[in-house]
Amino acid sequence: MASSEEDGSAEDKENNKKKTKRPFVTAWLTIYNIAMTAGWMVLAVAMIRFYIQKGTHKGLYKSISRTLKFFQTFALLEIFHCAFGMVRTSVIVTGVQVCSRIFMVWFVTHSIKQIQNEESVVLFLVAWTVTEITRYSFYTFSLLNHLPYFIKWARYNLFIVLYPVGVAGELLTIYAALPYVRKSGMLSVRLPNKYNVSFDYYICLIIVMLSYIPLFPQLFFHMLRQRRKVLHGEVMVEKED
Ligand SMILES: CCCCCCCCCCCCC/C=C/C(=O)SCCNC(=O)CCNC(=O)[C@H](O)C(C)(C)COP(=O)(O)OP(=O)(O)OC[C@H]1O[C@@H](n2cnc3c(N)ncnc32)[C@H](O)[C@@H]1OP(=O)(O)O
Repeated sequence: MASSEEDGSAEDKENNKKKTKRPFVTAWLTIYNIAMTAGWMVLAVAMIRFYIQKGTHKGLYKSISRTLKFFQTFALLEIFHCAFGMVRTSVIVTGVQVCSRIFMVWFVTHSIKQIQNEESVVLFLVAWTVTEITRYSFYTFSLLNHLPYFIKWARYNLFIVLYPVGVAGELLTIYAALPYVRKSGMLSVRLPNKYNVSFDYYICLIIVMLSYIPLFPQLFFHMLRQRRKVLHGEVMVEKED
């Protein structure tokens, strides 16, 4: 059984390992997170300005879609960040999170134009934007070792509301798209064909909606665990003092 000093040194080693990233990794992640914070802030300002000028959400998605597609697609890099050990995050959790966003942006709102003005699109856009500004600024300030408490608080508390709101917006948007997909048969392959393969995008959307049932709780409880680790861990240190 190791002594408390050895335990202490092992704990110190773990903390040091956690804190010390390779310099070029820190530099890249800092640049990446600053760029993503700025991108989502540009999106937030554009949405606010659109609504102030037009007084309606009709046309909002079209006005910000290029910025949204760029920065949400750029987030695919985060799967590589995990896979190459640049950050301490589960590849699976990040993969599900990023893929769900990419699916919504490219295979729902970009592909099915009829639903772009649904109120549910605004619901998930607002949830995503507030979340990502908070998340990327949290990572930025963490890397710079100057993390304001309100950003840490926001990072590990806002998701409790924003996750359900965003998921509701996504599911309502997919549900609104179903009639258009069924009528048009878009992105589907019917039999008979030379490959003898069929694909029904309408069924695919229903399967994706059902997949939220097992997958969303995994993400939400992951965030609750991160919240307990980061906030509860801080409280534990204060009690010991
Ligand atoms: C083919 C079809 C696919 C369809 C799939 C459908 C599935 C549908 C089910 C899922 C539905 C989800 C829908 C999503 C909706 C929304 O997002 S609504 C808006 C609200 N959302 C959120 O609040 C979630 C935001 N996302 C995240 O927080 C992350 O993506 C996460 C992966 C879910 C959790 O992040 P994670 O990194 O695991 O936690 P943290 O505590 O923040 O970080 C852990 C450590 O990793 C470090 N780190 C991570 N990234 C970076 C980075 N870019 N730069 C620097 N550091 C990073 C972080 O600092 C932590 O480090 P340590 O302190 O050392 O632990």
